[in-house]
Amino acid sequence: MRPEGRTQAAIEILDLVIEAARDQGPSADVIIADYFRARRYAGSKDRRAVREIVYDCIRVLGERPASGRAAILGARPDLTDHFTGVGVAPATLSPEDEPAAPGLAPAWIVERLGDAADPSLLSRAPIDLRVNALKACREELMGLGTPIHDLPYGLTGAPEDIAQRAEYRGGLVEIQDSGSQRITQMAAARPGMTVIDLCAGAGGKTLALAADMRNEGLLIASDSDRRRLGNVVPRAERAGASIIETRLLDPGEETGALADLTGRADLVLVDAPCSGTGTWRRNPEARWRLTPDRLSRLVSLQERLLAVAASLVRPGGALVYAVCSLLPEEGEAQLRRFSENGFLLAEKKTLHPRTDGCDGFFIARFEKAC
Ligand SMILES: C[S@@+](CC[C@H](N)C(=O)[O-])C[C@H]1O[C@@H](n2cnc3c(N)ncnc32)[C@H](O)[C@@H]1O
Repeated sequence: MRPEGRTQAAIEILDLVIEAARDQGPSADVIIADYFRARRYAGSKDRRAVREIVYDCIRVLGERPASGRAAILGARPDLTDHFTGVGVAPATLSPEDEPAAPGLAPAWIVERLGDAADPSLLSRAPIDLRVNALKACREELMGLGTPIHDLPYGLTGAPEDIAQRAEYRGGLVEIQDSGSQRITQMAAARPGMTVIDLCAGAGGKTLALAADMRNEGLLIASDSDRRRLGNVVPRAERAGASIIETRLLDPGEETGALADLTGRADLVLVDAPCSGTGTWRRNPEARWRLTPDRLSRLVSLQERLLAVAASLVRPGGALVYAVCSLLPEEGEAQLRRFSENGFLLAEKKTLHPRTDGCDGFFIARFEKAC
């Protein structure tokens, strides 16, 4: 592809990303993959170059831009020369072409983030690994990354092709941000426990819990998303985790599906659905998706899931709540509401890319009186 053709491809992809962000459609990664699947003539260098332009624009522009052209003009003015209208090049500039304004995020989100709003939220994230203690020890795998000093199974700076390596395919390591590893570290699951991972998704943290439990006890992975939960079984097989039982939940009917476990769990992890403001390093277009209305629906859902989780914990047991968000309404405010619930706050932590080198998280551990 000629450089002008690459710029036009980036404009077309950005148009799709902008539309998907407005309508809760697919992620930028999925859109880029689909775009090139339909254009096999584009070589790997073209794909890489176009992807870079697209992500440059997404990272630089805080507010959702009006169009792909506006995005390029605002974030990559060095490409304006390509707007010649010749062949595959973008159409020539017109008086209607208004460049999008650079910024960190939509103004209402920046305001709510307060001190947490800074450019590190959009920095490039390293690939972190969690060594699977069911199959390996960290010392054997030092070649894959640098040890993270206070995470006994953590490595950072893994190679880009890690998913193709034998160690990954054989389940010796999982790709997992070090912040996520700190959530299960705070959960402190132990062999023999009954543990519920209420919002297990595709099982990233479930697998870490199984390793901490040394495959002894009962570990329930539940979620309301059938597709995500469907990944847990094959992943568990690869990781050698044999104590996991999956349960698909009906939104609003969670308690019924878990009725046999009421008041019985030693530990319940609520890795709650959230705005994802802590994960912009990996999903920068997520900040174009969030609206005040969506945020308030998420806050209500988190509150409800916390109540479901509370009913499952046995006296003396623990509940760990985590969100990959730095917005106070999903963190401290939830904690204040929940503290009225007969649980005692044992520990809380805010992680920020600026200070902790991981995604942004809020994590709290509660303990139920005996
Ligand atoms: C932050 S993600 C969990 C990520 C997962 N724990 C991991 O480590 O990969 C939040 C999850 O909550 C799930 N969820 C949303 N509503 C739910 C509900 N009513 N009950 C259970 N899970 C729900 C979503 O499907 C999503 O998988």
